[in-house]
Amino acid sequence: MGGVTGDPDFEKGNLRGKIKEGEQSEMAPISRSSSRPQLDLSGAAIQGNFEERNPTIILPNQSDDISHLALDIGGSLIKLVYFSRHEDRPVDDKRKRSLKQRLGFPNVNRRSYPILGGRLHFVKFETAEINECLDFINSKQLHRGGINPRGWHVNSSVNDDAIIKATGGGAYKFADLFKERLGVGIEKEDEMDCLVAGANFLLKAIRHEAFTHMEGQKEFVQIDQNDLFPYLLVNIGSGVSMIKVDGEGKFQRVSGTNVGGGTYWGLGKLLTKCKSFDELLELSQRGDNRVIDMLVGDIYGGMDYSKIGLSASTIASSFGKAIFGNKELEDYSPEDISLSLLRMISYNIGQIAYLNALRFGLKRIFFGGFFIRGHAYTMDTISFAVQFWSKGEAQAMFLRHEGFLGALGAFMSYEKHGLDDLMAHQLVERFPMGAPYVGGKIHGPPLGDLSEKISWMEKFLQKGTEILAPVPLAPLRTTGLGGFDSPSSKGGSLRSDDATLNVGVLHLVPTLEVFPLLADSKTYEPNTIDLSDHNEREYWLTVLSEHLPDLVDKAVASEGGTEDAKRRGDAFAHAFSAHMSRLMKEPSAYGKLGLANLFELREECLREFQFVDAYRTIKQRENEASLAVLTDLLMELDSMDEESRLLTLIEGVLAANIFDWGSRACVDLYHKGTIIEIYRMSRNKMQRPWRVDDFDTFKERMLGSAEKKPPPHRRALLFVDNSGADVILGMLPLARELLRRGTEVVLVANSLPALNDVTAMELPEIVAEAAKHCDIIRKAAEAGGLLMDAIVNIQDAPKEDSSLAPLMVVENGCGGPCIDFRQVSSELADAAKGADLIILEGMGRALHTNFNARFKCDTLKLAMVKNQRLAEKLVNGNIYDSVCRYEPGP
Ligand SMILES: CC(C)(COP(=O)(O)O)[C@@H](O)C(=O)NCCC(=O)O
Ligand SMILES: [Mn+2]
Repeated sequence: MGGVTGDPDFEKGNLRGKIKEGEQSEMAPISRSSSRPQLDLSGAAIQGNFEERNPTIILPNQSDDISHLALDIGGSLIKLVYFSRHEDRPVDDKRKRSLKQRLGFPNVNRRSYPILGGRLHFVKFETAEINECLDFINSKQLHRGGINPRGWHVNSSVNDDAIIKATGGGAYKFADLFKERLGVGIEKEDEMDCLVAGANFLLKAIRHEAFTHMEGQKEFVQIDQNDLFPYLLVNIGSGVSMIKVDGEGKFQRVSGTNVGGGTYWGLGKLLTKCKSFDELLELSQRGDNRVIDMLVGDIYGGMDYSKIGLSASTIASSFGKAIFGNKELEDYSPEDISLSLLRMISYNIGQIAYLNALRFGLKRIFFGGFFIRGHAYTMDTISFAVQFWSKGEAQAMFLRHEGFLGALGAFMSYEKHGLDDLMAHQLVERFPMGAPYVGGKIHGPPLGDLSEKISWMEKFLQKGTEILAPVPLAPLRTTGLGGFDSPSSKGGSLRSDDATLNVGVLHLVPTLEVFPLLADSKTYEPNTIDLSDHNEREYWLTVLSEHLPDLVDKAVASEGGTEDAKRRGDAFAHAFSAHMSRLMKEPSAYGKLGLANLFELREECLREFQFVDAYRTIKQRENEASLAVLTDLLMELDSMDEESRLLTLIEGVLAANIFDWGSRACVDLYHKGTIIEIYRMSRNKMQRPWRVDDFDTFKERMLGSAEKKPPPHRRALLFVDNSGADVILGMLPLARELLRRGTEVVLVANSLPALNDVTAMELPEIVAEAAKHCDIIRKAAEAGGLLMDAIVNIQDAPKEDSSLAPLMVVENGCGGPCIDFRQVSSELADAAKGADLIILEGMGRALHTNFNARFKCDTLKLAMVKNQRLAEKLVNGNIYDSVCRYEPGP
């Protein structure tokens, strides 16, 4: 990343942030037990230009994709779970270490083990096509990153005694085939053990895993990890097992029934001549069970039997109507038969499950197994039965990854893979690149490197209609065409196995934590707008869709506009459109959906196609223009009295928040003037009262009254937003004011680029440049270890004037324009511990998310509303209105 000025001295000054030759050891993570994969630093070299700020380090002897694999080989499907580690992001270790010392956390390497970061992938194949599965494993060399009984091996050759864990009948049936084709043995794991281990893992490690399903509505349930056991796990396969789970590895099969999925499929096949389970399920979509089932109303002349609480529409006897008249099988439609059968079996299972929960006093019942397959109607029927028999006391719950319980359990059964660590951390579900296209006739996302991904998108374009998952209406032919409308997919509310098993990739982000200053992390909901509302979802997806052409242009230009970049740009546009298309129809396809997730998805998709920073040039240009006028602004501020200065500073933040390349209206505005002209215009329009205006209360806390001067805040966390004027002319002068009053300031910025947001990596350069124009900033930045001279010998450095409040920078752990305070970087969590003031800036962080969030300390939310609809809905106002919301801590 280049400097902001082009000034050679300045550029030189920043060489200190680099990872230099001979410093490789700094990249080494904490020492790990030998049971974990080791980072092999031998032969490490820097790739490319030594002048780059954070060049990539190549570790030639390090297996690039340490992964391992477990399988559940069932009668119809093979489910495969594998783990791949993240590519390590270069870490500015020196700055981080100095920061931690300043924040008072001497154990500098705590939680910084990048190698443990990785992803859990979920893939399925049809058992009949087992060769495809073997090819997939082979192409990804998944069997080579496995372990042998003595621990990890990451060699390129396969050991004789290498094994992979598998469960399900096929683990026995296909063991020889695996040995023959891949040279690995299969270690069989008990199916029931795996099922329970898989369910426990999911319920503990993933936030939006369990959900209820009533009358077509899916609602996620927050499970308290400490209050999970005991529960009833009902696995509906061919037969049904009911398992009372009391803890890790502690369970008992308490009941079951021989009337299960096999019964539905077997009887259904005989009665309807259907060829497949999915076909049978699909038939039920269009059926009417009243034709065959005997209802209470049939017996009571159309009346309810209210005395015992039965409505006329209750099924009195499944298939009971067939007794009457002289209809033959052919006289009934396969659709009606299928539905009657489905209801008969689902009700029966729901009832037995509830009775068993009652018998053992279990509060929670989770249903899983191949019978359910995310089929909305099946889930509704089971839920209805549980609700009916429990008189509303109990609720049926389902698991998003239920198709992978066994495979996950087998995966968990590896002893020496450090999964205990994995469990201790958060798994964050992300949107897998292949997600919208996986399913139907194309199996699994065989997507590894970039070219694979691109050709997958291109293949999709050619074969578009053969893919059964929802896809954009019009095939996108040119770069950046938007659109997310869905064509007819596989019919109504039916979501078969194909869709359900098509779940997200779970990203393990070991450094993410709950923000300690959240008033109540259990009830915290980051998103302000509810995207489960159809209209809201349609509106925001349309907005994002309309942004797409412009974004693709920027992204392609940021990569030099090459042919390769254009190809990647096209692939990005298709992938993102397809995700939007799927989410329009199925909002909870990847877990609970909020606006923050949509914006983040867009950034994730860009990164998938290796667009590192689409707004790089724009950011640099705006930084330069803003730095050029910073001195004037600071002089103007310094000529004011305290009170007008504070007001001008807050006005300045609100006015400069107009520089937002994510807002359609603002981008249109930028064609009408220069950065400085727009900034001036925006500042001149800042008349109070603002739409939300708590300035007076904030001022009182800051300045007090003539009689009483309040103490300054100890430490302020300033969540900065956009590059250029926003951070340089808005937030930095506000930070300076706090510093000058003796408050420590931590600038909190994104870990990864998102739109034109400034990142934590870019901030030290900006601060260094600002420090040239301002002594307060310079001294504070030195004290905070932001200027390199101050970092070099931090331990030996003479103690500086202790009254001088430091200015620091931390990354927030995010790669989108919003912030979810349940997942922040450990650095930020550490910094938060001493903070008593939070300033959230910008629409993404203060309005779309966290507008209603409450914190344990004083909080100031500052943003300009740059969207008319949001302004109307949220603050009953208009576009370009300002929000200054101050909430004193308890
Ligand atoms: C992406 C954003 C949240 C960024 O806003 P910021 O946080 O920079 O103030 C915002 O630009 C936005 O909501 N844009 C979409 C709406 C629109 O184009 O009007
Ligand atoms: Mn922004």
